[in-house]
Amino acid sequence: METLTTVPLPADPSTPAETGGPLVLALPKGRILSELAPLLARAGITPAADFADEGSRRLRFETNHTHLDVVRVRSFDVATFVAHGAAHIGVCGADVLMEFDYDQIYAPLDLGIGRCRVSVAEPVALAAREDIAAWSRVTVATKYPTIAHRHFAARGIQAEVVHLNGAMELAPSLGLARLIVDLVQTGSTLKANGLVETDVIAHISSRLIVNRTALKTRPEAIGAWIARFRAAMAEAHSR
Ligand SMILES: Nc1ncnc2c1ncn2[C@@H]1O[C@H](COP(=O)(O)OP(=O)(O)OP(=O)(O)O)[C@@H](O)[C@H]1O
Ligand SMILES: O=P(O)(O)OC[C@H]1O[C@H](OP(=O)(O)OP(=O)(O)O)[C@H](O)[C@@H]1O
Repeated sequence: METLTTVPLPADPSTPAETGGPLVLALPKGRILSELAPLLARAGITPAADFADEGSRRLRFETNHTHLDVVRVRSFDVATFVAHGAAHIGVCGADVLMEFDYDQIYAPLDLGIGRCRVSVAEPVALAAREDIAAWSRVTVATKYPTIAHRHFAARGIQAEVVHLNGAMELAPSLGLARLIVDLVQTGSTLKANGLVETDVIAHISSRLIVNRTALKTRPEAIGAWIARFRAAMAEAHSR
């Protein structure tokens, strides 16, 4: 098994301008970040002290490696930064990758954190009364319009999507949409809002992602970080 000690880090470039400057690792705020913290530590990445301070207004942080900076952005935006090459590496949920399907993103590693599923849910009473498979159209509240459209289209149902950024669970009871497509983990949010999960669209976990062009132009540095994360994962599983 590969261990951290056998995975050499890329040498610190003495002339960063020649290599394009420090690599930028984009990390999501919120729940993934708290699960990711031990993995970052095992990969040997220590961001500047105020990175962990939710009150800090700084968005870009140095790390203990002069050739690696981290930026803290919204989960959906991690993929956008990496797809456009503004960040070279990142961590985001497979739900975000499914929704945007960026061809510039390569996702070499499942980090096994942020486990949940993207599911269809509907009011308990509606589920008991009707089989939506017989419908030709449906209104759906979601922050995943592409996933929702694709899921229902494959079943011959035309989805009219109401795009929300949160609190999807309110939509059916307030008449905004019949169904929702959202993330489910324990199911407690659905239950607390009178909804039931009726279809699992995909199982989700967080991925290490890299920009394909950056991987071609800086293969040693980026390859070394992928190997480091892989070794950190293996080390975690061996405990
Ligand atoms: N309940 C959950 N259990 C496990 N993982 C989840 C859960 N909810 C979200 N995730 C994962 O974490 C990622 C970020 O979700 P989170 O709820 O932290 O951000 P958000 O509230 O959607 O983002 P923002 O605050 O930027 O709007 C999701 O894309 C998904 O991969
Ligand atoms: O099945 P559960 O364990 O209840 O988790 C599911 C909830 O988690 C996520 O919301 P989050 O807590 O991230 O809030 P937000 O989407 O409003 O930011 C998701 O959007 C669900 O609402």
